Amino acid sequence: MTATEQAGTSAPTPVLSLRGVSRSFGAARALLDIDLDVYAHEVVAVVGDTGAGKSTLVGVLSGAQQPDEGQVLVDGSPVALADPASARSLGIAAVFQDLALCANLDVVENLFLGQEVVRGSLLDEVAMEKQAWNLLGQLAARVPSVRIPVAGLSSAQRRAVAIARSLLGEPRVILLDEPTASLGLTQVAEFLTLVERLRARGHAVLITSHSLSDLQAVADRIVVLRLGRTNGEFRADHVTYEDLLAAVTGVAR
Ligand SMILES: Nc1ncnc2c1ncn2[C@@H]1O[C@H](COP(=O)(O)OP(=O)(O)OP(=O)(O)O)[C@@H](O)[C@H]1O
Repeated sequence: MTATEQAGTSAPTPVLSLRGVSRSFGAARALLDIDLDVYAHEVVAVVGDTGAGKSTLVGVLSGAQQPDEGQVLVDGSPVALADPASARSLGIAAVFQDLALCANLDVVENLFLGQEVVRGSLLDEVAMEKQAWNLLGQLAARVPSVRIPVAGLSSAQRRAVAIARSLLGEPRVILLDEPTASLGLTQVAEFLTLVERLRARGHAVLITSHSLSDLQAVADRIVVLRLGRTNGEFRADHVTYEDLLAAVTGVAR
């Protein structure tokens, strides 16, 4: 039971929050006084131009980077994300642009690398294959076989494998950094279906993107970063492309 439920109120507690987070690199202010909330069953898109602070934000939320000021909260309580392992242990998984897959290994080997299922002293290949198909099926991801090297898969299929791998630890929050950057139009559509599946599974999903239009179809909320600051927060079904563009570029409408 969360603290909020114990207090007898019905307002949900965000799974993941930032309060007053700042992070600089020398004179470059990558993030400045950022507040952010992400709830279960919600997709939040963080959009912004080059250098807006999106990667730094994912770095802080995933434990890869530490804020200079401010707090990260999980279920409303401050946490220290000293490294990615601490973030993962708190239920925060991140999938970065490079996907970190081994091209020569097959789908099952990539999914279970370092977390193989064993039976006695042997790998339980049948159980791993079954779980691989199950996870990919839950994401509506179509791959010809789970026994082909990931080098033979499309960009969208490889991304689905990387996301499926992140689900093995049953994370509550999934961070996707620029997931649509290398995808064609059809593949973006497949990816959006996958994100809908993540939301339906109850995950809190945060996606960063340069593209204003890709994520509007699937996001519940859109947060705009500009020069390290929050420059607008919108309900995706209420905002126009022009309003988003104005917030991204800082040009008044
Ligand atoms: N390791 C670093 N060293 C120095 N400056 C950095 C570093 N990482 C980020 N920055 C600076 O912080 C600011 C925010 O960068 P960040 O990469 O977070 O933005 P972004 O929105 O992800 O941009 P892009 O879309 O180009 O990846 C930029 O001014 C960038 O130059």
